Amino acid sequence: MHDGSGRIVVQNLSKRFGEVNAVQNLSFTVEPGSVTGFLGPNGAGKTTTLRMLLGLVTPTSGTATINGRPHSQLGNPARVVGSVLENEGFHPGRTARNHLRVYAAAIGVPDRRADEVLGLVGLGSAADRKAGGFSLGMRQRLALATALLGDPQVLVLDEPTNGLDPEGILWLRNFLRSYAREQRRTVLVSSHLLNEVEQLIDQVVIISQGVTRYYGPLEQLRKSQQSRVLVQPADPSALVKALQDNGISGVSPTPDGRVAVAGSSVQQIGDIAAKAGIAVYGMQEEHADLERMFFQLTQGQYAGAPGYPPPGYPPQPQFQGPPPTGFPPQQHYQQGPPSGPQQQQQYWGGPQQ
Ligand SMILES: Nc1ncnc2c1ncn2[C@@H]1O[C@H](COP(=O)(O)OP(=O)(O)OP(=O)(O)O)[C@@H](O)[C@H]1O
Repeated sequence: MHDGSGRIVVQNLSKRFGEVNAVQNLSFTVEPGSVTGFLGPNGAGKTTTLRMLLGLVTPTSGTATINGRPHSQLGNPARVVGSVLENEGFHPGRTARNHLRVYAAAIGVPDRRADEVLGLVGLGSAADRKAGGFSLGMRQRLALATALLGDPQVLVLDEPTNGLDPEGILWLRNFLRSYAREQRRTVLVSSHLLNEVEQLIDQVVIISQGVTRYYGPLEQLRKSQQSRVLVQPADPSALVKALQDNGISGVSPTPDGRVAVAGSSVQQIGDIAAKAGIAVYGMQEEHADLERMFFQLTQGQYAGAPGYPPPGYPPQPQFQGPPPTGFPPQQHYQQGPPSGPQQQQQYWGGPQQ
């Protein structure tokens, strides 16, 4: 039997496909009561991880459990975990209601549950329409309705905002938040775009090239953003030296002749420049946005984004620490050389071994 905790635990999980290290020694925990974002750029290993969690791919090593059990040992898994993976197929000639009734029968829930979940996802009025004529957003809702059939304790959604318009995203946000918070359920949503799920999530797991880069509360990540000051001095190298002589680290010249200073105030920099007799023509304070932080944590996976992020930003040495070991929420940074380039290819379909 499973422990009924609603907890997802991924421990030292790895998956190799031939030469490709799709997932490497990934560890994180997802607790009930909040929505956790599972973020990383294309090809980072998100779908592979979710498929291992759902028993569709066999890990090379490590474990992924729900309620303390691997998916294969959950008994009636649809009652424990509902999932929406990308490219879910529907029989185009089947109505939404009939599609759901087929699944309801398969997992042993009564027919009336089909109408209940259609109501939950706002598709009640489309119950008798054929799924083949549904828009992308409606298909997403129908997929979510299918995942909800077993009234699961845990919801796992792969890129759920794909195809949703802003109103649909708002609806999804409200739905997932109340599902997680009011009913103390576990919700894990993957995305390659932080800004698409930023409003949706409370916790975040960020991976890149199959490795955990950060996990913990999103709020903590927000707080860890540092501002930088861009200074336009008459003599950039003299200013760099003066700042360093005054114990200010995180100083770097930018290609346009300015000096980027992280972690110091405009006044501090101005005072040092004045004391050193260096004329300053302008100073500009910049605040990092979350998206830039996400890029910084995952860079290396993106090829060909010249000049971004700007040099000297954000300051490098702060992302260090022990590899993630568990929860309750604390911020965890892991820095380590990714093991090498990975091919960008996709797979979809049935179980992969
Ligand atoms: N069946 C497979 N055979 C070979 N390589 C695979 C297979 N499945 C995934 N990969 C590789 O594993 C890596 C991770 O892929 P995965 O689909 O898990 O990433 P992702 O983070 O979900 O990406 P996306 O955001 O584009 O969906 C990629 O390099 C991918 O090419």
